[in-house]
Amino acid sequence: MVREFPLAAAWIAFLVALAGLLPAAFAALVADLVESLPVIIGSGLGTATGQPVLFILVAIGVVLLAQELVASLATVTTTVVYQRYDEHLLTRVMKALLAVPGLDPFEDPALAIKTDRAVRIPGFGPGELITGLMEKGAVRAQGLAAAVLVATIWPLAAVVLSVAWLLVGRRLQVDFDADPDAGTDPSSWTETRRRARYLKQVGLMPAWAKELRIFGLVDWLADRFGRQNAKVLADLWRIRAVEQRVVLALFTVVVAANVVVLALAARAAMDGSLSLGQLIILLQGLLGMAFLASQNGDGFIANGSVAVPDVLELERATAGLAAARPGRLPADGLPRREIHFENVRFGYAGRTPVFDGLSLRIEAGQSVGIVGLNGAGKTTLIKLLAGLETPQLGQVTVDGTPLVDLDLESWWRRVAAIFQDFVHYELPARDAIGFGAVDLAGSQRSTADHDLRSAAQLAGAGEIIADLPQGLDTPLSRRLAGGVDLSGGQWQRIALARTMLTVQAGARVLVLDEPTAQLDVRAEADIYDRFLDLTRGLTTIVISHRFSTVRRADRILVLDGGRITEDGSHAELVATGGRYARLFAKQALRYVDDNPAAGDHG
Ligand SMILES: Nc1ncnc2c1ncn2[C@@H]1O[C@H](COP(=O)(O)OP(=O)(O)OP(=O)(O)O)[C@@H](O)[C@H]1O
Repeated sequence: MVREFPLAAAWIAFLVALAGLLPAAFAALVADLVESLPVIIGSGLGTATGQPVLFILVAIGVVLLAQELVASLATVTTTVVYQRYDEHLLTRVMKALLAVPGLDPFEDPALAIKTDRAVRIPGFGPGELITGLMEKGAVRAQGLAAAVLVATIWPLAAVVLSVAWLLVGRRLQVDFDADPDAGTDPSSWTETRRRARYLKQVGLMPAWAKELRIFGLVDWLADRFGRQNAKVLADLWRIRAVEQRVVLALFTVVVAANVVVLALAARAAMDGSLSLGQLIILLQGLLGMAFLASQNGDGFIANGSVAVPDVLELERATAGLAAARPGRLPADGLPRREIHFENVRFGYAGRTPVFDGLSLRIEAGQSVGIVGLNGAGKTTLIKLLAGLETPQLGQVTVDGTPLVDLDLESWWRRVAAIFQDFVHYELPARDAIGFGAVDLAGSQRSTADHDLRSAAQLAGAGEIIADLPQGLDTPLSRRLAGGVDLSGGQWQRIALARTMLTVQAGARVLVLDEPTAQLDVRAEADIYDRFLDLTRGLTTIVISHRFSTVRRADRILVLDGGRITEDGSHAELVATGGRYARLFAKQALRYVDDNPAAGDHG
C-alpha cells in the first residue's frame, strides 16, 4: 500500500498521528485550566493575570475544532483511498487471471480458493484494509499519547501499564483466517465457511430463484444455511476458547494494576504531593491507555488483507503459468492439412485421466461429428484442441506444429467455438454478437452493423435482432433500462451469431458443442441447411446428442471412456451395426413416434 500510494499513505499517517495527539493535548489543556481556576476566580478573565487562561480556553477550542476536522478528513480520505486501493488490487487480479491462457486459475482447486478470496467472494473488498488501518492507527496513537501523559507524572506506571495493555491487545488480536487445515481438509473451518457462504449466495442470486421455488427449496436452503452457519460459529468459538481464558486472566491483571495506580494517585493527591492538574492528567491518561489494547479496525484489516497475500500469490502463480506457454508462432492460415492428437494423455487435477493415449487425425476442411455418453470426454477434447488445456503427455499439433508452440491468441482467431455453457452476455446485442470478432465489430459503424446483421442472419437470429426495440443497441437483460430478456433458444442463436462472426473474420475451424440443444427441431434443421453452405471448406467439429445434427458430418467419431470406439461416415457406422447404429435407431424411432412431422430429421 505504501509503495503504491506513497502520498496517500503519508497523509493517512499524518491524520492518524493527529487523531492520537489531539485528545492528549485536550487532557493537558484541561489540566492547565483546572490549575488556573484559582487565578481566574481571584482576578477575573479580563485582567492581565487572567490572559494566559484565556489562551488556554482558545487552545481548547482549537483542539476541539481540530478533532472535528480530523474526523471529517479521515472519513473523506478513507472513502477515496478505499476505492482506489480496492480497484487497484482487483485490477491486478483481473490482469493476473487474464494473462493465463488456460483455465487453471478456475479449475485447479488450490488456485480456485485463492481466486475466490482475491476477488472478494467473502463479500469484503481489499479496500477495507484502509478503513481498518485508519481506525487502528488512530486508537493506537491515542493510547500512546495517553501513555506519554501518564509518563510525565509517573513514568514507571506508564511503562508497566503500557506493557500490560499491549499484551492484552496482542492476545485479543484475532487472526480471522487462522486455520491450519485450510485448503486441505474439507471439514476445516475455512471450508465450512466457504460452503456457508455459497449457500447464502444461492439464496440471493436471481438466476437460482426459479429452481429454488419450484423445487420447494426455500425452507431447505434457510435451514441448511442456518445449520452450516451455526457450525461456522461453533467452530470459531471452539478455536478461540483457549485464547479467551488467557485474555480474561491478562485483563484481570491490568485492571488490578490500574486500581493500584489509582489508589496511589488518590493518596498522593490527598497528601498534596500530586496537584489537581496532575491528578486530572493521570486519570485521563490511565483511561486513554486502554486504547493500546483496542481491536478497533482489526476486523476491517483482517477482511481487507485476506485478499492481499492471495493477490500476490495469484500473480506469482499465474505469471508462472503464463510463462509456461512460451509459444509465439503465428497461426495464420492454419490448419491447411490437419489437426493431430498424438498419443494424448490428459486428466483434470486429482481425477483419473480422461484420455490416456488418444490418437486422432482430423483433416482440414473435414466436418466431424462427435457422439458419446455424458462424461465421455467430448468437451475436454475441444478444450485441448482450442489450447485451453494442455496434454500432460503427447501433444496436439496443427500441420505438424505443436499447439504449445503457437501463439494462442493467434490460434484462437482461427477457431470459432460455441461451448455448451456459452455466456449470456447481459450487454447490448451489438457486443453479445460482436465479441465473436472484436476487430470486425469495432470497424466503421455501418460496416460493423452489416457484419453483425449478416452473422445474426446466418445463425437464424435475424428476426430476434429485428424485433429488438433499439436494434443492435438493445441490452440483452431485463435488469437494464430498455433491455429485453431472451428465451433459451434465442440466446443460443445469439451465441451462434457470435461464432458466425468469428468465421466471417477468418476462423477456419468451427467448433460447435451442443449448438442446437435448445432449438426446436425445425429451427435446428433450418440452421443446419444453411450451415452446410457456410461451413464448406471449414474444419467443422460438431458435438451433439442429436443424431439428426451429427449425421450430416463427413465423419463421425464415437467416444467412449476417453477412447474412439467407432470412426466412419453415418452410412458406414449404421452399416457396421455398432453402438452408433443402435443409438441412432433408438433416437430415430423416438422421433417418429413423438413427432411424425420431424421423422426425416431423426
Ligand atoms: N473442470 C473439470 N474439472 C474436473 N473434472 C472435469 C472437468 N470438466 C470435466 N471433467 C470430467 O472429465 C470427464 C469428461 O468430461 P467432458 O465434459 O469432457 O465430457 P462430455 O463428453 O463433454 O460430457 P457431456 O456429454 O455431459 O457434455 C468427466 O468425467 C467430467 O466429470
